[in-house]
Amino acid sequence: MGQSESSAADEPPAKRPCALVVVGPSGVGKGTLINKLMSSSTRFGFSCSHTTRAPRPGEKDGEHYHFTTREAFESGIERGDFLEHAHVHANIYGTSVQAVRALADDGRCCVLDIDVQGARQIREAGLPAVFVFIAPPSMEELEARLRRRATDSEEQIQTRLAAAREEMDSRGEEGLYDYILVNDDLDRTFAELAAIASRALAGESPSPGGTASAVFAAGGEDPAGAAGDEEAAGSPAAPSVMVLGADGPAGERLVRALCAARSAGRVVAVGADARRMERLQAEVLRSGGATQRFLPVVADVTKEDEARALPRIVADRWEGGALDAVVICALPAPGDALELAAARKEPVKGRLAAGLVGPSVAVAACLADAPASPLQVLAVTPAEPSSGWDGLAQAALVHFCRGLVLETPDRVAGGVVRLRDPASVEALIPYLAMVSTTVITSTIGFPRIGPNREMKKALESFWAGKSTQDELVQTAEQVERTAWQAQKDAGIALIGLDSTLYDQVLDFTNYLGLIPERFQSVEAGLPRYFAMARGVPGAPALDMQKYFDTNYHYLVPELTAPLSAKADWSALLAKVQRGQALLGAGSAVPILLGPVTLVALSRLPEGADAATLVSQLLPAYVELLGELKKLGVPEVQVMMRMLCVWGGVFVWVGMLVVWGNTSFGRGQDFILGLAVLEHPAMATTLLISREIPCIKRRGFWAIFACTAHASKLTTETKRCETSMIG
Ligand SMILES: Nc1ncnc2c1ncn2[C@@H]1O[C@H](COP(=O)(O)OP(=O)(O)OP(=O)(O)O)[C@@H](O)[C@H]1O
Ligand SMILES: Nc1nc2c(ncn2[C@@H]2O[C@H](COP(=O)(O)O)[C@@H](O)[C@H]2O)c(=O)[nH]1
Repeated sequence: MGQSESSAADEPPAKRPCALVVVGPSGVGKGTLINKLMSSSTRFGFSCSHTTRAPRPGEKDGEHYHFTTREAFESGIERGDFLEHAHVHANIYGTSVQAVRALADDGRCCVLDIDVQGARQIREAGLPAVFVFIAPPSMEELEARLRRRATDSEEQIQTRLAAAREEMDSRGEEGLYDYILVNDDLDRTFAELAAIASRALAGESPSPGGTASAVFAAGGEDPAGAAGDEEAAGSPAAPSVMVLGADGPAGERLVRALCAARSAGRVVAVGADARRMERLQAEVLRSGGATQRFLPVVADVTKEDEARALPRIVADRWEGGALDAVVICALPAPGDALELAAARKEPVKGRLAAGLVGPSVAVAACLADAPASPLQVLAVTPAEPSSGWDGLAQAALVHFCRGLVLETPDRVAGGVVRLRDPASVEALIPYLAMVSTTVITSTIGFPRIGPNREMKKALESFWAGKSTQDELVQTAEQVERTAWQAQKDAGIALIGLDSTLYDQVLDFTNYLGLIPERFQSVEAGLPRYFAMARGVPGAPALDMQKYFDTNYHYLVPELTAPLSAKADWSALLAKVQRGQALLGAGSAVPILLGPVTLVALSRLPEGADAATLVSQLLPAYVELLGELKKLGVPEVQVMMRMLCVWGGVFVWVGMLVVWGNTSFGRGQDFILGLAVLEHPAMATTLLISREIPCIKRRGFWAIFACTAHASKLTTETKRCETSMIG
């Protein structure tokens, strides 16, 4: 895609070349890339650094490094011989003024292979230079490269890996790097570096924007898993949108508005016109737009290979970052026609291709790249149908979009949006923010008895006095681990922490301290828990009742009015921590029995008001959510039985779950609840229905949960999740 390094390298430069500063963790491939660059043209000259480290086999003094002693190095620093120097991996490295000056005097582009600290110093020194950070595709691959290189001891490898994480973090440093490249494929990365180097050679001061396929501006996000600035990177659940035709009037506006909108996610802007794309990127940067979530790509999607490369370019920037929506703004607006005709030798073919062929290939590539993900495809066309070839392309685009949706209804949604003028494209922003096509696998439950009914056997043995409390707890935690691990191994992203010793309603009765008087003299902990479940002399067990319309029976809480509850969530929080330890904090999702459901399932005292009882439970739930937030849970599943608006704490959001032709109007067949606590970002809608055709067929129950984030509830529904439980 648009490589121009060879021509730039062969022609005499008009201006003095800038230096090229190459930074990146040890082992990422800087040296390998720089060697290739050196062999590509004699106009590049390597700045031979000084170092106190010992030469590796094959390294030559004065070629790879000036190998020197610590004393000599330190005297050189005192004399001011060094443009920059740094302590790296327990040695001193530095770039001498002399090395850079000699190459500059020679009219060559001076290439520096230095660490992050050195790069900062060179920036501060104001040396005209282009700064490129080379990132590995993953930290595992970085380690593998260091090992394969076989030049460092185990201790040195560990030192280099420890430093690598810090160096990776430097990618987010404002104003440090002009480009970030991911060196996954050596040839492609070299082509990208060469394209950048040709600019440095031509003395072009770094302007944001790329010329080649995966060249993108600084601010890259996390190919190796380092944490980025969350706000700048957009909420992970916010949809990723690719705008085709970002170099046209509507596309430009849409990209600018998406980058400015806090509700939007990642924005991939694709356009063929490099100048307009550079201008667009400069505008986004100037306006403080979230560069962490912005990826400009100069590509001509009418060229099949460039269109097909798009998903890979996105994946290079954001590992696993599937697109949620593609907006095609490629169709020329009336004002563009002249420009387009002037720019293309074959305007008719060109217009059709720009309007239709390119986007369709690009969309097909995005669909093929992420076969499991749905995609919203919106085509933006002028409101007034054009005449001639533009009109034809427009009509074809409409048919293309319709066809796409009809042919792949389970993958593609969307349609054609007719705009009166390019400015009105901004009206799409709230819609795009709501695109909830990122299906994240999640579970809300798992058989709790154990693969071989271990829990049943352990309980019976404990009750019969044949095993101890510790043995029972050990078995329960083993069953719990097996269930969670099975879900983890199945690749589930969000795993509901569904486990209990006996009954989850009884668990919440206990967490909340809703202990009926007749059990209060029983020893707290498991003795009291099982006394409530099975009864003890003088204190009959709680009643058992069907859990909604399942075959499961729960123990009915007995409430008093007013509630004399004193919550103790420590057992639940310990379970969450066990889940986090096994699954990772980002995957472990606590499941709560909501206060409304709990009251609805309980036996209430005569004449008690359920609403009052719920409001008395709320402080304990608010406290719990605060604790869960501190633990960093990604979300909370709350089992709610009904819609509720309560004391300003719960907010009704409005939610519809539709499955085929199944209506909700089945009385007791469904439970629909959606409630949101104001401060934690959480909402859950549950629909349980035996009427859903696929459930009937499989004999499963299904629960469809739609999760929203409280902070932006009015406009956004973040994610749709479909989970099945057996
Ligand atoms: N894209 C790539 N894929 C696989 N291996 C690569 C790739 N690029 C470089 N390598 C290999 O990785 C190893 C490390 O590369 P190199 O020595 O160039 O890293 P470096 O960044 O210069 O390290 P240092 O900073 O320690 O000098 C080498 O064995 C090289 O051949
Ligand atoms: N600040 C500087 N860092 C330098 C310089 N020369 C090399 N380096 C960096 O050191 C590490 C380790 O290099 P190695 O050759 O021992 O593997 C690597 O990140 C280099 O980029 C320099 O002059 N200044």
